[in-house]
Amino acid sequence: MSLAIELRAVDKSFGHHPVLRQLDLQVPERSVFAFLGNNGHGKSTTIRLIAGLAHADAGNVQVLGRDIRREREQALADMGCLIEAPSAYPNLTAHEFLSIATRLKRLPATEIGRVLDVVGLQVDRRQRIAHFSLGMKQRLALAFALVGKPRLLVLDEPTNGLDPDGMQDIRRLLSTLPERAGCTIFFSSHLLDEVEKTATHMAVLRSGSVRLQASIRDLTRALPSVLSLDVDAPARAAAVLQAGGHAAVVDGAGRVAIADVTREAAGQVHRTLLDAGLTMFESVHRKPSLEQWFLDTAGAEGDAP
Ligand SMILES: Nc1ncnc2c1ncn2[C@@H]1O[C@H](COP(=O)(O)OP(=O)(O)OP(=O)(O)O)[C@@H](O)[C@H]1O
Repeated sequence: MSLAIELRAVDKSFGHHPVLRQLDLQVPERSVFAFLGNNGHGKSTTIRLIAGLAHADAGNVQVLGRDIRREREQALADMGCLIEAPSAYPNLTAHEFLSIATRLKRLPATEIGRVLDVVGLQVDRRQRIAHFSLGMKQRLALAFALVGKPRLLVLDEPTNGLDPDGMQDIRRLLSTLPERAGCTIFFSSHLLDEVEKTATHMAVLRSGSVRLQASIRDLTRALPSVLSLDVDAPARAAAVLQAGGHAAVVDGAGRVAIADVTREAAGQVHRTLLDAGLTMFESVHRKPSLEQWFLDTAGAEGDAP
């Protein structure tokens, strides 16, 4: 697996205040990688190190196979960044604004049309930015970062300040960018729910270190499933199942819940209940959302995203 970003044992302090400690991060190429953490835990600092805007005190930061300290110019040539809140000149049209980027990068004007297409702003290209919604401004900022076909896009909280529609819009766009624009997306967020809907991979940052790093698919697969049963006599049903060796409990909703049940075991549970003469109204085999799982486990430590 080739990596778009790799951080190894990175330390960063401000004065006597350590912010990042032995931070390790591996971002696969062509992933939509969410960097998750509560405010103040070091997301922006990490992003600034990746963009070469600050340097680590110790450890190694590689971006697109290059040491960001020694080969910053070359790494940045293949990277688009959206780090501060986007500021576009309100009196310009989208097309005029993007022409700043194409001129700076000495690219033909056809590049403007390409990035407008990618972010879905083609029909609004002659509108003044002052008339854009926040979501449209954010899409325009993404278009600006996409000029020149970067292999990596680094975004600090790209949905911050957007309304739910704007958020959904940007999430949808981000999740399709690896395919449509051929790049890796690395974005920070403090919303686990957002990550589940958008990303292919995630890392959880807590107190300056990465606490968990995985593909969303692996994480979702590994989530413990629960069989939830609606029966006429929950307490008796739980007792019958416990006698049969199942870890059944009556949950807060008056349903019988059994953790970590395979498909085969679920069949056995149903038979046991019917054989005991109980009536079953509903049986649901479900996994918690990533957010729920995090709140139930890591979140119990008090600082879940
Ligand atoms: N230039 C700086 N000088 C001093 N302290 C800083 C500097 N930049 C960040 N910090 C401190 O480092 C810690 C981490 O900040 P950082 O901005 O990386 O967090 P974050 O996870 O991005 O949170 P937020 O979303 O609130 O910005 C904070 O305590 C912050 O005050």
